Amino acid sequence: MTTTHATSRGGASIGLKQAFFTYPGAAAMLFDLEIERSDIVAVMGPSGSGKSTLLNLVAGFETPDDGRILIGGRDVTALPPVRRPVSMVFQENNLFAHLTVEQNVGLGRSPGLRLREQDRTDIAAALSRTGLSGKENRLPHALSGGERQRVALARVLVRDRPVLLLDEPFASLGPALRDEMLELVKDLHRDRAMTIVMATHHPRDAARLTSTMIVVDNGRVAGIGPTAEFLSGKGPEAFDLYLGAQGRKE
Ligand SMILES: Nc1ncnc2c1ncn2[C@@H]1O[C@H](COP(=O)(O)OP(=O)(O)OP(=O)(O)O)[C@@H](O)[C@H]1O
Repeated sequence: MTTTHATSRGGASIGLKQAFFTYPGAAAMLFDLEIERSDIVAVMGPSGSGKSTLLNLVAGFETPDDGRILIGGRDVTALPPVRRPVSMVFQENNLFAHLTVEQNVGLGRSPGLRLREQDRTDIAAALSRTGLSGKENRLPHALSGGERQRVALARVLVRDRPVLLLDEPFASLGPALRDEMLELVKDLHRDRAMTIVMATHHPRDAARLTSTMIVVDNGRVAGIGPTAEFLSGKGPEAFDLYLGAQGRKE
C-alpha cells in the first residue's frame, strides 16, 4: 500500500438543491444555489441571516429537513462532516488546546495522529508554507491570534480537500493581519485551486479575496453575482441596505 498522499489540484462544485432548514422555534431557511468548482465566493448579509447555517449545511454540521447537498456532483446530504470532501475554519477555537502546533496540523491527516514519514514531511511543508517553522512544539495558548489561524490553514493544507469553508476566519484580527491572511488564502488557492466559500461582514475582505458574492437575507439567497459589481452598487437591494445599515464597515 502506498503511503504517499497525493495533492489534489482543483476544487469541487457545490450545490444546494431546495435545501430547507429550520432551527427549533425559528423561521424556515431555504437555500437553492450553485457554486462553480474552484470559484472563490463571499457570503455576506445581516447578522442572523443564515450565513453560518449555509456553510454548516455544506460541511454537514447541519442536515437539511428537505432537499439535497451536492459536492462535485455527488449527493453528500446523508454524509457526516468527516466523510465530506470539505475543510472548515471558524473565527476561533479551531485548535485543541492540549496539542502542539504540529499535532494540531497532523490531525488534518490522521484523527488518531498515526503519522507516517510522508505525513510528517507534508506537515513540515505546510508549517513552512504558513510561516510556522520553528513553532512546531508550541501549544496554542503560546501563539498570537494570527498564528493560531495559520495553524488552522496549515491543517487545511495537509487535509487537502477540494472545498474550503471559512466562517469569518479573520474577524478578530486587525486589518493589516487580515490582509496578510487573505493573501495566504489566495496563495493556497493559486496552488490547489480548491473551491473557497467565506462568510464575512467586511466588504474590503470580500473585494480582496473573492470573485463571486452570495447575498443572504432572511434565510434566502437575495442575489449571487460578481463581487466587484455588487460592491459597486449593482447588487440586490438587500445588499445595499445591509451595507448602509452597518455603515459600510471596512
Ligand atoms: N443552534 C441554534 N439554535 C437555534 N437557532 C439558531 C442556532 N444557530 C443559529 N440560530 C439562528 O438561526 C439564524 C441564522 O443564524 P446564522 O448563525 O446562520 O446567521 P449568520 O448570518 O451567520 O449570523 P452572524 O453574521 O451573526 O454570524 C439566526 O436567527 C440564529 O439566531
